[in-house]
Amino acid sequence: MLELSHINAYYGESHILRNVSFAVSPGEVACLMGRNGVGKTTTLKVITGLLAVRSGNLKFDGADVTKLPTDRRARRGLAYVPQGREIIPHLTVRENLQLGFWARAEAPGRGVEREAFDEVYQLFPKLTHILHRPGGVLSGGEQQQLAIGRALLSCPKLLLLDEPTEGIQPSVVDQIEDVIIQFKNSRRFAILLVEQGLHFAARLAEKYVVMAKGAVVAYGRSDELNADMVRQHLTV
Ligand SMILES: Nc1ncnc2c1ncn2[C@@H]1O[C@H](COP(=O)(O)OP(=O)(O)OP(=O)(O)O)[C@@H](O)[C@H]1O
Repeated sequence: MLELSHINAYYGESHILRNVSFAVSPGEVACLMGRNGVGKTTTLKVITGLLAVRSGNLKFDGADVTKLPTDRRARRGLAYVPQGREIIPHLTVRENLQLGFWARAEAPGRGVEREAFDEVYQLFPKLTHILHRPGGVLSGGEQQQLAIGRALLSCPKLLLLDEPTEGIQPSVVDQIEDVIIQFKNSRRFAILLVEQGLHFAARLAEKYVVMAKGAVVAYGRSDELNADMVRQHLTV
């Protein structure tokens, strides 16, 4: 589904990603981990095309997308929920969700829209009470639910989630975890999740990728995460 091979990326002359390689299979949940500033968000930006690579190769859904612009990657089924959530503040909750639906690769058949929105409302019932509120006034937890709902409406093949539980109250954290578990069980799309907490990765992900100083330092199945590696590279 997604394959990064020997990716090197820079901000100006600062060499940030160093020879990053890893893969995510269809329907798989993978967790990208590491301490602050190691390059996790930069990796997601490279995958979405927001940051160009200096060298290396990126494949998505069987095609080489290394040079494809961000909007074309989105149309192919790449959905991104960034750390700042990027809700459009002056659009209502309903309108923000609509943007996700319009980003679909194929024109959906009749009846699909209603069904797709109902699914989001079932996952995040809170949204149904605030559909006409401007996105900019929502709490962090509401914005995160909206951002995930919007991404789901785009019918992704791969969902990128950047620290979806950061700065959110515990009850909403639980709800977001439950939703990710439901996504995982449905196997409708793959998920690449950035999380610093070990608990999240161990509980939700099948695969882990640990980064340090812009490079991948450990990569494997989550049930094989070992204590030494965790102590060395992660905040527990
Ligand atoms: N726009 C930018 N211009 C220059 N340097 C940047 C920019 N964005 C990030 N960096 C630097 O790139 C490095 C990697 O940052 P990145 O945001 O990818 O880390 P991260 O692992 O996602 O960290 P965090 O967990 O804090 O979000 C850091 O040293 C950061 O200071």
